[in-house]
Parts: sequence; C-alpha cells; structure tokens
Amino acid sequence: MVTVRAPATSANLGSGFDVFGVALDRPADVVHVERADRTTIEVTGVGSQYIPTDPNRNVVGAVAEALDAPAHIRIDKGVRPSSGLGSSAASSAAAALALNELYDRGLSREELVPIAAEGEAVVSGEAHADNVAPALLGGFTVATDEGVTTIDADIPLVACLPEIVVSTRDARRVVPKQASIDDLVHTVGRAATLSVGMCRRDPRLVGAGMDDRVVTPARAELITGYDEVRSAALAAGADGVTVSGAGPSILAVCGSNDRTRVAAAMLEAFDDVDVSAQAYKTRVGSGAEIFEF
Ligand SMILES: Nc1ncnc2c1ncn2[C@@H]1O[C@H](COP(=O)(O)OP(=O)(O)OP(=O)(O)O)[C@@H](O)[C@H]1O
Ligand SMILES: N[C@@H](CCO)C(=O)O
Repeated sequence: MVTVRAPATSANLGSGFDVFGVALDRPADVVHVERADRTTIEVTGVGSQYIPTDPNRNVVGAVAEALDAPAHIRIDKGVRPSSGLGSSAASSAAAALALNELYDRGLSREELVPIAAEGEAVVSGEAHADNVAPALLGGFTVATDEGVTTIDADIPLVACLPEIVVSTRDARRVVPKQASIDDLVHTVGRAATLSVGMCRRDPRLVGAGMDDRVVTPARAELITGYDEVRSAALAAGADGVTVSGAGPSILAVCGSNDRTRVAAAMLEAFDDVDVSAQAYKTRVGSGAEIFEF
C-alpha cells in the first residue's frame, strides 16, 4: 500500500485566471492505494457523501486510467468538495503520486501534472492544471501550455470557506468571453506585480497583484456576502483579497501577525449576512508527500 497526503490549493489569485496557483499548508486529502485488477474507490471524511465512488465520475478514476494503474483507492477527504480550495485536485494529485509509486512508473512530479489534470476534466470539463500543479509541486506555480514554473514562496494567507456550494462547472459559465485592451493591460500589470511579490516573499506586493477586473467580479456575484467579507478583511489589515479558485472560498493575503484578526473579521462579516463559515489560517506550503509504503 502507498499513502500520499496532498494539500488544498488556491487557484487564480485574482489576476492569474487558469494560470496561478498556490499550495496551502492545510487542509489536505490523504489517499491510500493498493494494487487490484480493477479500480474501486472508497471515500470518507469531509463532504464524502457528495463524492461519487464510480471510477468514471470520481477524479481518481481518470488518473488511474491515465496511468494504466488499477487499484483499490481509499480517499480520506480533508478538503471539502466544491470549496474553491482544490478539493478535486488534492485527490487527483495524491492519486497520481501514489499510483506512480505503487506501479513504479518512474514519472517526475512535473510529468504527473497533466495526468492529474485529467481528473479535473472529469469535474469541470477542462483539464486545467492550476490546482494540480501546486498540489504536486508545492509553492506558487505558474501553469501555462509550455509547462509549469514554481517559486518556493512563503506568504501568510487566510482562506475563509462559507457553507455555500459553487461548482467549478457553474462558475466557469459566468466567466466573460472577452475583455477590453484596458483590462488586459491592467491584468498583465497586476499578474506581474503578484509574481514579483511571490519571489520577494512580500505580502503587500502579492496583495496588490491580486486585483482583477475581469473574472473575479463575475464570480463574486455567486458568493453571498463577498463584498462585505472583502471589505472586512481589508479593514482588518489584509493586503489583498480575492475569490479562491472558482469559489466560494475567499482568500486573503496578510502579514503573519495579522492572520487571526483577518480571519475573525471575515467570519464576522459572513455571520452578518447569515452565512456560516470556517477560516483556515494558513500559508503557502509544500506539495504532496508520500508518507507510507
Ligand atoms: N475525489 C474527489 N474529491 C472531490 N470532489 C470530487 C472527487 N471526485 C469527483 N468529485 C466531484 O467534483 C466536484 C468538486 O470539484 P470542484 O472543482 O467543483 O470543487 P473544488 O475542487 O473544491 O474547486 P476549485 O477547483 O475551484 O478549487 C464535486 O461535484 C464532486 O462530487
Ligand atoms: N482556474 C479554475 C480553478 C478552479 O478549478 C477556475 O477558476 O475555474
């Protein structure tokens, strides 16, 4: 048996739609795999009642097929599904690394990124890699059709997860099909600022670089209380706030000592609009770990 822990991730970071991602140091999924003649799946943990065990509908089934590695796969969910925290990607990345080890396929983590992305295609219709790349490689990742670039960033974060469900498939439908040249210039400037901030480990630059006029405003409409929570986090000292992945989680970047205050302000603002929520005080973390053979 091989066991792998793969972390939650936050994709987009505002200005980097379908490109940027970060690994979070918590929460995480744990996946156990054992060789079998055909793939079977068992799911326990957070939100497991909403996750199919049919290999054609669970992301890990697609990963096992892509690696030609049938197995009994047991997933212990720590990342709630449809959270905007890369729940499906955590399972996909963990399964890819575990099955690669179990069957001794010898693929590098970089080579496993497109394989894990096959799992994402099962849930959202597209094999985007912006969650699976950081889940496998850790740090801040830039995923393009040329491959993935990684920066070992260390930035404090708060991820606030409300009890609202937003599926990635639905959230992709509201993304505008076109943007103006002014918005393009704005986005390039912010994305470049964010990347420099990650390299310098500077939360203020990262926060300034999160601002996005194109995708985030459309996605924010799907999250009850988004404007109130964002304003509360900024007032409590956050350097930047945006939708995490496809939502409904909201991600704030701040100084290490501000995380408790920012988390409390975000929870209170959700509470004011009658939405229950939980907050993870986290930071940019490592990629998936194999911790048992
Ligand atoms: N192993 C799995 N883990 C989580 N969700 C899964 C898994 N397999 C299939 N799914 C399905 O995928 C959907 C959740 O994926 P979705 O991409 O919407 O959420 P997410 O991964 O939390 O979001 P995001 O990619 O925005 O961070 C749910 O419908 C769930 O049933
Ligand atoms: N980039 C993806 C991440 C969610 O899987 C999106 O925002 O739709």
